[in-house]
Parts: sequence; C-alpha cells; structure tokens
Amino acid sequence: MRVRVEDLTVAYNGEAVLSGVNLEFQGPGLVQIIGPNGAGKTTLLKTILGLVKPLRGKVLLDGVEATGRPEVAGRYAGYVPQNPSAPRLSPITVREFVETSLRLRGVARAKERALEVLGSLGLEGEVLEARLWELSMGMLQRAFIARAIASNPRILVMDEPLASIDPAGRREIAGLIAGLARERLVLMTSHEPGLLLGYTKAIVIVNRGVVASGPPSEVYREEVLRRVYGSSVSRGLVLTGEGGAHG
Ligand SMILES: Nc1ncnc2c1ncn2[C@@H]1O[C@H](COP(=O)(O)OP(=O)(O)OP(=O)(O)O)[C@@H](O)[C@H]1O
Repeated sequence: MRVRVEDLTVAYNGEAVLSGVNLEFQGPGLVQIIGPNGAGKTTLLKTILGLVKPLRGKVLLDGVEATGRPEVAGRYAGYVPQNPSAPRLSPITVREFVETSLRLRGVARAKERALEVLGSLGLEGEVLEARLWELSMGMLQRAFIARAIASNPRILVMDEPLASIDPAGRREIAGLIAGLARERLVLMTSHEPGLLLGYTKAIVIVNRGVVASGPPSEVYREEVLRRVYGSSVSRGLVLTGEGGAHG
C-alpha cells in the first residue's frame, strides 16, 4: 500500500491549481491533507484516484501507474467523496448500495460481504433496509465508507469525512477512521486535523503545491501553519480543530 506522486502539475482551464507536487506515503496509517479553501486538496485526491488527468507528472499506486486511469486506481483505492449524498426519494437501500457496487466488481457472495462490512461499521438491523437518502449525515458517511472498503482496497481516500456531521457523530467517525488506518493507508483531507492528530503518521499542507509534509510533530506547528493560514491559526481554528473552518 504505497502512493507515490511525481512532479504533479494540475490545471483547470489553463490555470495551475497544483504545481510540482512530489509525495510518497507507505501504509498502513493515516495521512491528513490540510490547507485553506481552494488550496487544491480535493484536486490532489481526485488526481491520485485517476479522476483528474494532470498536465504533467505521474501517480503510482503500489508501483503501478494510475495517472488519469480511474479503472486502474479503483483496483487499489476506495473513495469516499466530499459531502456524500443520495438522491432524494431514490429507492436504493443501504444494503443494496454496497451490494450493487460489489456485484459490479464481480465480487462473489456480494450480499454476505456487504452485510459483513456494513456491520463492521455499525450499520445493522433495520437500518440495512432503510433508504439511503433517509440516513443522517453520520450514517450516510458510514454507508459510503462501507462501499469504499467493501472490496478490500489497500488504500482509502476520503475527502473531508468529518465535515457536515454533528460533534458527537464526528468523534465517532474519527474513531472509525483511526481503526481503518490500522490496516490500510488512509488519505484524508480535513479542516479539523486536531481530532485525529494522535493517530496521524503524516500531515501534508497544500496550498497550490506542497507547503510542508511530514510527521505532525514537524509539520503541525504554529510557525508552519501561520505561513499558510495567517491569523486564523491564532484564532485557534486550525490548531485546536474546534472551529468552523469548513470549506
Ligand atoms: N472542475 C473544476 N474546474 C475548474 N476549476 C476547478 C474545478 N475543480 C476545482 N476548481 C478550482 O480549483 C481550485 C482548487 O479546488 P479544490 O476543490 O481542489 O480545493 P480544496 O483545497 O479541496 O478546497 P476546499 O477546502 O474548499 O474543499 C479552486 O480554485 C477551485 O475553484
């Protein structure tokens, strides 16, 4: 479980949003990608997943080139997108959501596997037959995590999984993420890195490029953060993770 990004430059409509990005992560463990709004965090994740094709550079997942190739990246990495949502009134149930994704991948015993993975995330009993769109944000996040890990990818990519969830639910999801990162490489973006700091092996600060990358003790320091966030650090939004700095 290794992610390597080499000399990545990504542009939208001719304007670079990430330039000269070089990163390497080895799992298992949790990597938190932080940075101001519009810094390019989601773009970095989508490029790692092959969903965005860079102008220049390479993405290697376990040594296999996945640049601009979501069908290759999808064999190595599961993805929980930002603000997961289900179309209102859609009839799909929680169980079907995960089971269908496994069937599409040709996984045998899809129903059993779906129930197993949903159960491991605390989704069981009546909730399995609830419509996806009826779930609370915390439950919906769990269903999307279940779908992302159901086929056992070695890498899990999550885009702001703690956003839009109430504080109690956020602590529960943070606990789940810490557990998931024991067995796989988890890359997540966050505006609240403080909540999982004790479980984090590396922090990457992105601001249209990589500003800093390394263990929290080296990177998650006021003097480094102040360069990127300016005064919001002194208001405690970033250092404590308790603020409302959502994007
Ligand atoms: N599909 C797109 N087409 C054009 N511009 C885009 C596209 N996606 C993102 N951008 C722009 O690229 C920049 C980086 O966006 P990105 O979503 O990667 O940032 P982010 O760090 O994830 O932000 P946030 O914390 O607000 O979610 C922003 O200026 C955004 O407006």
